[in-house]
Amino acid sequence: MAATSEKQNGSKAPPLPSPLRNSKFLQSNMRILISGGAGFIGSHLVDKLMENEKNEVVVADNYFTGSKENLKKWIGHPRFELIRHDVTEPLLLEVDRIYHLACPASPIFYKYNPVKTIKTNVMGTMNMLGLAKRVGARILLTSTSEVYGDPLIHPQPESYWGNVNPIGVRSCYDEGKRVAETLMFDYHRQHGIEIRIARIFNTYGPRMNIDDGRVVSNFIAQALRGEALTVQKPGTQTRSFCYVSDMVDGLIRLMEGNDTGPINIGNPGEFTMVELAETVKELINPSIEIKMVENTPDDPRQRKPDISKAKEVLGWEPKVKLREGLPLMEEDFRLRLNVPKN
Ligand SMILES: NC(=O)c1ccc[n+]([C@@H]2O[C@H](COP(=O)([O-])OP(=O)(O)OC[C@H]3O[C@@H](n4cnc5c(N)ncnc54)[C@H](O)[C@@H]3O)[C@@H](O)[C@H]2O)c1
Ligand SMILES: O=C(O)[C@H]1O[C@H](OP(=O)(O)OP(=O)(O)OC[C@H]2O[C@@H](n3ccc(=O)[nH]c3=O)[C@H](O)[C@@H]2O)[C@H](O)[C@@H](O)[C@@H]1O
Repeated sequence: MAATSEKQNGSKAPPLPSPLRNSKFLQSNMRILISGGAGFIGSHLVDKLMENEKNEVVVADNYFTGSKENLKKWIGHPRFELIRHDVTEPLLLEVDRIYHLACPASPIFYKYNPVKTIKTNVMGTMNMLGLAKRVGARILLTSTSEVYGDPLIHPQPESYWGNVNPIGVRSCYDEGKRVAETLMFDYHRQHGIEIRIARIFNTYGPRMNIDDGRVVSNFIAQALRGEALTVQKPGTQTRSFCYVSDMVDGLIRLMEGNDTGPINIGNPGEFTMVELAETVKELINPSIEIKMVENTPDDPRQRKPDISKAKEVLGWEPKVKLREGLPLMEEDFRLRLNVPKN
């Protein structure tokens, strides 16, 4: 057609569109950025979002606690892109959705360089919000149950304002996330940005760093290496553990729903650390010891999400029980530690 009109009126026809225009990878109708997508939760979120052929996924990560290994099956895929990027620096991209996960999550890593942790939470969140504002993207922040600090209300509903030490060794993380939540709401009220806030409670599953320092990964690695399980004193402190596939499902529902949050996403099944150690011992290695070791300051004494809001607003509740999730994680740790099952 273009060639014919060129012949008829002598003018030059516009260039033909690229022949790739109609190929599958240019038909995506949702470009999604995941900051921190090379980490534990982020890489599972990538897997889930990539299942939808209409999604194009971009990961930005500085690999502080994450790794390319977690994303290796997607590297080279036409709908996937991986960028080495530190969120404390601005990022220019065109996207429709931003899942903002970038932040070290294990206490040993976030305490390792606390100034960097708070910069990641404050400057990183501002940069992601700036990006959302420039391109009109919807942004979801993965906040934490640590915004409730050492909670005086149990279980914790979203309306609870928390009991947080502003100057303690955990503050770079928990106060950092509180400021990140504040920034989200200020950008929402002042600039009309579409925001979503998830308050995530302890999540576990395959691909956690083996020497991550968090309790479930520590206990499973110790049980497989035949080392004593290190329960930090007093051992009566509680946590509620959510399997990662449930978490990813909750995050996507929150992003695609209509409520800004904050919404607690977690599994309300509550265990003391001694109970967790006993369960790991029973399921993985009944011959190992459990030993009590010193704890670190400001360790929350109890934690359990009230998930009424997630049930009502997102129609979400976790499906995987701790006793079902632990063996799935054990399988992954056995492969990576090269400890076959007898
Ligand atoms: N796993 C949990 O139990 C849990 C609980 C509450 C909240 N969260 C939140 O969920 C998110 C993901 O946690 P996770 O368990 O997957 O942790 P993770 O440490 O495995 O993943 C964090 C990712 O962020 C990246 N990152 C860190 N700082 C960065 C920076 N400045 N720039 C770019 N990338 C950076 C890391 O390299 C890593 O890939 C975090 O925001 C965390 O605070 C997790
Ligand atoms: O879910 C959350 O909101 C937060 O939970 C965790 O923080 P924490 O609960 O302190 O996680 P762990 O380091 O796994 O500790 C859990 C409990 O296990 C205990 N623990 C830890 C490690 C260990 O070897 N033994 C042990 O008894 C700790 O004292 C603590 O009481 C995450 O690491 C944070 O990223 C997250 O934001």
